[in-house]
Amino acid sequence: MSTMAVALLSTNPSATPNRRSALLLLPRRLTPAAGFIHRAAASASFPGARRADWQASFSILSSQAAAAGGGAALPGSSSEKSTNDSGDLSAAEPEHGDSAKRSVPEPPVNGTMAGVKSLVSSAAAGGADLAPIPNLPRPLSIGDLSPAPMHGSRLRVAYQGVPGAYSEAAAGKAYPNCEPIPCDQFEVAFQAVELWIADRAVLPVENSLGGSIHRNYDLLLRHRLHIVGEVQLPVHHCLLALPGVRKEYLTRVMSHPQALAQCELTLTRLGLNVTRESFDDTAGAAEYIANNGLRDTAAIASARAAELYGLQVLADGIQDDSGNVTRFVMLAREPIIPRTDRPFKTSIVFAHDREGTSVLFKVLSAFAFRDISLTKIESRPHRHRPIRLVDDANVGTAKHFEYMFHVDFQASMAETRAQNALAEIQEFTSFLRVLGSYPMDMTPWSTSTPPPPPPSAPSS
Ligand SMILES: O=C(O)C(=O)C[C@]1(C(=O)O)C=C[C@@H](O)C=C1
Repeated sequence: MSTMAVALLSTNPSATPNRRSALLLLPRRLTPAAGFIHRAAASASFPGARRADWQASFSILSSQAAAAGGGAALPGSSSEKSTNDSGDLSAAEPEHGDSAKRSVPEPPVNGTMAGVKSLVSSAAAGGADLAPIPNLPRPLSIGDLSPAPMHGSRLRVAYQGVPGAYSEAAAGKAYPNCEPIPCDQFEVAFQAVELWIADRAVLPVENSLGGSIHRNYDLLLRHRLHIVGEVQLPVHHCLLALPGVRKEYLTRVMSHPQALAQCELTLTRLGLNVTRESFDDTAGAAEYIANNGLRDTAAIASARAAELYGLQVLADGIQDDSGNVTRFVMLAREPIIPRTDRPFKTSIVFAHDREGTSVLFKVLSAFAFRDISLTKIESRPHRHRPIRLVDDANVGTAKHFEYMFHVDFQASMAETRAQNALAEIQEFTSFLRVLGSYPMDMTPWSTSTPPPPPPSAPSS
């Protein structure tokens, strides 16, 4: 793969006007990140004891991580171009440009430098008289070759939101027993993995009622993480308010915009005369209502959020469709090796710059001719070339929008038919990147939200 250009991204904190007290514990032994993680401030106004439990053990990474400069490759940057020029696909190829990876201290020989030093000083003192040399270094063993864990043995999984968010439950479904790491924005979750603060990220990409979460499609392209899996989470919403509040008192409902969209019809059917207000995540809205004692406001969030923040459930199962499901992708710094012994999906993104040659039709045909089913197609504006002007002397100037096309197809990159399809597609696209080839979520269908991962041990 070509050398990756690393660009700094800055995140505007004002983009999250609703996020209060972002509240953070320092992950143990992660000094490089210390500059953008803050210690949690206990909220005296919190109604339930459970909050203290998770406050002691969870941290939320804030958008200030962005200001510290996470590495990200921008589409259209020199790295993307050289990838195109060389026709290099990123599938199943290890990442080489992870600067954070380089900053991980190398394990000293023998676990300590002392053995090496004593050997050197003994030789310098002319100690060639066969006297036993104390502290001889022992030979390297296989265990010395794997880097020391940066933290406890649990996989650290970044998600967007606060405890009680659906994304936390998705992290637990994707990686049972993981240590969930709350982040205040999607961008921060990407950077947490890039900076080795987290091992994986689990982020929503689409919902059966609300549609695609476009921000994450754009971030997948800006960053260099690989999709290594997917999980589908049934989303079961509740209407939550402070104890004693009745539906008739409500003037406002707050939640994540996706959750508001997923409950739109039911809110009307319940006869609520309320304004809708967006919040960064569902559980954050519940926390805000609890912390501020808002008796005229309800949140749309999970039953677990009600428990965590001491709210009552005014209505249960208020999503407009009982089969409401959100699909999340699992992201890692390295791709997984694609296999053929179980159903795999592959996600690609491409762009083309030719006019009038039915490129999109040709791309889709490359899959159809090989009997490869597409499971998703999404177009996003091409941020570096949003509009193409076509002058016609007789009728004026046509302004065509330019797009990046995201396609998921049902095959593994280990299959020849998938490799051939991509080789063909490469011939008529100007840009092509494999975001990941990964096992499909084949878990049995259920309509209830699974429990979140177990709480992490309190940080020392
Ligand atoms: O706000 C949350 O609880 C989330 O996890 C985010 C999110 C989303 O982004 O779509 C996840 C699942 C639900 O579809 C609603 C909201």
